[in-house]
Amino acid sequence: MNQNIPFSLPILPLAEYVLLPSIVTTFMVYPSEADYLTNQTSDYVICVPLADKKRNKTHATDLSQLFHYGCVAKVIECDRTLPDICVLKVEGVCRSRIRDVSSSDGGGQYKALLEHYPDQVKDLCLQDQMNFQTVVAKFIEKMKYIGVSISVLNELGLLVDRCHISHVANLMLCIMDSPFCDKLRVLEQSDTKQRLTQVNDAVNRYLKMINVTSTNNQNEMLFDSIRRKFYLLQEVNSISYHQQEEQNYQFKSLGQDDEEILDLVRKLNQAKLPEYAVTAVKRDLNRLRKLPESSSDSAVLRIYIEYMADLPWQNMSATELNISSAKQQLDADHFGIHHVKKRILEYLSVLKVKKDAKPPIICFVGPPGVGKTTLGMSIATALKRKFHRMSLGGVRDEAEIRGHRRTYVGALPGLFIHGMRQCGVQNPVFLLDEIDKLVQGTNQGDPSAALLEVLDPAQNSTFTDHFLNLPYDLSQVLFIATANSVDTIPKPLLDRMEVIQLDGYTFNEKLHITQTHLLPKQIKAHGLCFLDLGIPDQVVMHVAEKYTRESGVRGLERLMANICRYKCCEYTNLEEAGNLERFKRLVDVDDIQGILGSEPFEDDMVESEDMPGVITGLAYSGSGNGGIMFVEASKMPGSGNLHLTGSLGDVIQESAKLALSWVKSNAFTLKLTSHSKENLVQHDDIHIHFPSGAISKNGPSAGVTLVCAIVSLYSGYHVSPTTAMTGEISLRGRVLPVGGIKEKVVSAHRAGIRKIILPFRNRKDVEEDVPDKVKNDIQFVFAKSIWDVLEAALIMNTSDKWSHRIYESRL
Ligand SMILES: Nc1ncnc2c1ncn2[C@@H]1O[C@H](COP(=O)(O)OP(=O)(O)OP(=O)(O)O)[C@@H](O)[C@H]1O
Repeated sequence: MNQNIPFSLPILPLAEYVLLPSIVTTFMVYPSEADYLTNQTSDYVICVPLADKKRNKTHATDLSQLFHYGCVAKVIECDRTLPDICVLKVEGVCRSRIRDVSSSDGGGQYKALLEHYPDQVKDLCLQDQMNFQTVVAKFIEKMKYIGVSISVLNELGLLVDRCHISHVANLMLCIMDSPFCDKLRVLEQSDTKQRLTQVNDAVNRYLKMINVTSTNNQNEMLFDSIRRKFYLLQEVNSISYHQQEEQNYQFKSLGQDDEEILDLVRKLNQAKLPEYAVTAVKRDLNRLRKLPESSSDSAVLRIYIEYMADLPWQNMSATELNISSAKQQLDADHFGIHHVKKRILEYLSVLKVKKDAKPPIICFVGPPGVGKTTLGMSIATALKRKFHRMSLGGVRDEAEIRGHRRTYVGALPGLFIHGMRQCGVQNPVFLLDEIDKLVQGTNQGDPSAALLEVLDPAQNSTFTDHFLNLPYDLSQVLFIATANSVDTIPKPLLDRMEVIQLDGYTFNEKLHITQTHLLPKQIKAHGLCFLDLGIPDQVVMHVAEKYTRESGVRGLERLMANICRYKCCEYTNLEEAGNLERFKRLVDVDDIQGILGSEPFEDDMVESEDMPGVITGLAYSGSGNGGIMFVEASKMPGSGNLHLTGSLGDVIQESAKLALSWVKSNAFTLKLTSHSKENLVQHDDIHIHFPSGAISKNGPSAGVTLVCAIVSLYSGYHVSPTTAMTGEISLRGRVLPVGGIKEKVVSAHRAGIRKIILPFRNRKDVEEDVPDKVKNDIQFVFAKSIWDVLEAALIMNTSDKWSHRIYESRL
């Protein structure tokens, strides 16, 4: 309501007419009256109906006839072109109660002391509003049916969506030409809900009246008058107040617009596009109006404008960040991984302290099933923001990121704009899943190059999708990426991200995760909460050890689901047979084979006997699995050739050549030859095999194992089967650090290894990552050179030890 409406206003008495707020209309008044009404300090007058409908045209108004409520009206125009009469154009503003009336000049002109009652919608519930809208829709349908102009009805439809609901109610009364007393009742009703009910009843009565009008002639006359009324209403601008409102809208509807375009215009106005987008969309909207509906261009334009209207340009999720509740959320969703949670909380704290901070994009890297995706979800929940996951695995076309230009048939925006539309807010959390699996080097552009713009905080406020062809602000989006390995993430992308490593879980961790998270989740998902089903720790451990070979817990979760399914089936069978007392609530280790079938994996176990040339190495697969790996070396008569078998990659083959070269060059020191110039393998061929030939192997970490195998083969010294080793070697005999230490050590421990030789520079990995229980059972040797490895590995008498060990110069 306009705050400046005075509380004392000149009275314009109305006979047989009730002006209601927001209605624009004209009155004929005498020039003297017009002078009085318009020569005031404000533009407002109070239009008060005369209760007995008769206004004495020649005499001053009888004060006792004034109704106790009136409508404040704003004088829009005063036309004095007609002789002896003035046309006053006014617009109803708000309902007011007349508290007192006083004569201002003693000449029949009066002023009223008022109490204003602006319309309120807040006391209306959604149901009331919907009921009213349904009645109006029914009314519009009926009007269409009797032939009222579609464009006028469309405007009425638009009003229902846009205007104050009580304004629409007033307009309905005016359109239906409701009885005088009905309008008076509405004018004095201060409760909006009651007022709506009154209008609802009036509309229903009116519709009924149209339905029962019996003879055709009567019908036609009535319908004609209704149509004329609508026409006049439009002519005298009774519906014009929505046009005033429209002036504030960015997009305007036109009379000839069909239902769909009106809908688009409405959505566009709600979207509150920025100025640069408004200009572009207006141009396209006008083109769309001119195109035939069936043309393909029209379809593309329509999709484009719909996208523009649906995209969030202003909407934001309200984010009230509370670090302690974020911590609770992370703890509730994930067991362990404390270092990851700590880093996430630091990240969130920065966001809380500096709202416009542009922290680096977090990238969770780790084997499958360790909770990378679910961590992203937890962050979104903690921030109370919308979450959108987009899988980048296999994305090979730049257009999937940046969209197609609109000239293409079937053009659509890219994943990011699509995601923004789905979220409907400007600040969602986007999880870029499997960012390491983007396909590069295709002939359809480079998707990773397109991602650079999105992930760069300096550029993403003006991200330009080809389909939109306009800059769109992605700077409020919180990006989180996940990957299984950093090796395949393009370097410039990696540079924009902060990598947080998630390792595989130990069996103990898996046990806790299963008992605290996975099992309750599966029991709930299978509706078995009422059964009090129990799966003891030893059963979970048995399943994890014998049925899974994974770093994460996804497979374990699936197996828990299998057990729940089995129990569900058992329960229903016994229930149907009436034997429920035989149902076992606790699952036993002995039941597992019956439920899950026979164990698919055999344990990696150490060899029972030791042989020269057979050494245990440690392996780590990119997916996060560790394990022990045997290296077998044998020699045969030949001419110094090296044969390698067991699905070996280039790097491991080079390691084998390096190992042989080192042994050959140090053969004399190693007491393998009697002269320093003698060729160790002059009359031999060496064959090195890595068992499990179907599994491909690669990487430099078998270097020390290969050297040990060749030395053991030629010297005849054994290496204990419970000793394992890993490490890269250099040609000078230095032992270089390798990756996957935690996984390798944990799996070696499981296989029964009790002594592990590791590169010296991997010492910190053991200290930080390996669980204490494992550390306590294993003897670690940290080697700087191959001599250290050989001394620790080969079982030999002290007297046989090499005296000419060459120490590397420190200079
Ligand atoms: N520490 C944990 N605590 C509780 N549940 C966990 C934990 N880690 C993983 N999970 C559960 O394991 C399942 C798999 O996790 P998720 O899908 O997040 O794996 P991921 O690391 O994203 O795998 P991928 O790389 O294959 O996408 C989820 O149900 C998740 O809740």
